[in-house]
Amino acid sequence: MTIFIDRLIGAIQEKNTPCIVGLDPALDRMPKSWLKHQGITPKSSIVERAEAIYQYNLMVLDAIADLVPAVKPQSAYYELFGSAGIIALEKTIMAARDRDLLVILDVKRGDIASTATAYAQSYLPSEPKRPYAADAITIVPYLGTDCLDPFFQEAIQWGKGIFVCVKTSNPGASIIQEQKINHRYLYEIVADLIKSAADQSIGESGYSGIGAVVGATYPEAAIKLRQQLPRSIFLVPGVGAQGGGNEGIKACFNPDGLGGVVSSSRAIMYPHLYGSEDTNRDTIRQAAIALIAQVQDILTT
Ligand SMILES: O=c1ccn([C@@H]2O[C@H](COP(=O)(O)O)[C@@H](O)[C@H]2O)c(=O)[nH]1
Repeated sequence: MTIFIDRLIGAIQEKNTPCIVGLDPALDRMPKSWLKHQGITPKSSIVERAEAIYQYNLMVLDAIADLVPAVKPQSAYYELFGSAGIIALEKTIMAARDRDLLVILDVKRGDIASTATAYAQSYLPSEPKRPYAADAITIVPYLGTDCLDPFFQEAIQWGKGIFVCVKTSNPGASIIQEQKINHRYLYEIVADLIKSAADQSIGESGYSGIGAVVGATYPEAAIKLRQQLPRSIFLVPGVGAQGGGNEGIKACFNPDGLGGVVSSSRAIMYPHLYGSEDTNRDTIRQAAIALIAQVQDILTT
């Protein structure tokens, strides 16, 4: 069995980019013309809306599948539609897999040990073909070590990945994550909790799938965390719509040009909201190509 981190690093090298595309399908961001074409009106049922978000994802997947190593569906956009949304998420995960894309499911789970194990088994099951099965998930760390360990154990046992929210991209994160305890930031203390599991699960690629979410919006934090967790893979959100800059992206990577995956959702999925005249398969592809070129430039200069 090739474990998640080695498949991810392999796919990054094969596609020659660490950029990934977030799948955050929101009907109110989709072009009106596209919704009309799908027959979506204010009277459409939940099932019809959920099917529309899946169809939109297919357009995005077809535009970007040969360009990037992975996609990151954000669970909230699917949960919004109840069971129909979960079916849309399952179908999206299967469609991504059919296109040889790795799937990082952004669900930000966290709970006491027994429940954490159940969450891990739900999203990272041993059977690779289960519809809801992702290759990696995001988790929140604030229930402490007995919350983190079951996720780590399940992920290591089945060759999956975990991204712990260490320094998130949002502006309000600082009020918690930059609290100082004994002269250290809370995010550094959270990173300590990851290190041992990361060090024990380094794959043939030299990296560990026990990783961290580190926003591109906080370059100074990223520099510290890169040093603290040199072998962990970082999931780097905050580019594109959130305005994270080149410095923040670069800081998440090692000198070997590896160590992170840079994720962008809205700026890729909805180019008409970010300066493009239209949103369609071609403009989505162009948006992904522009991000790939930007990141390539950052990592090679
Ligand atoms: O620190 C974090 C962790 C997760 N996210 C998620 O990533 C995407 C970002 O969307 P953009 O459109 O690229 O801004 C979204 O699903 C967030 O929930 C994050 O932004 N920051």
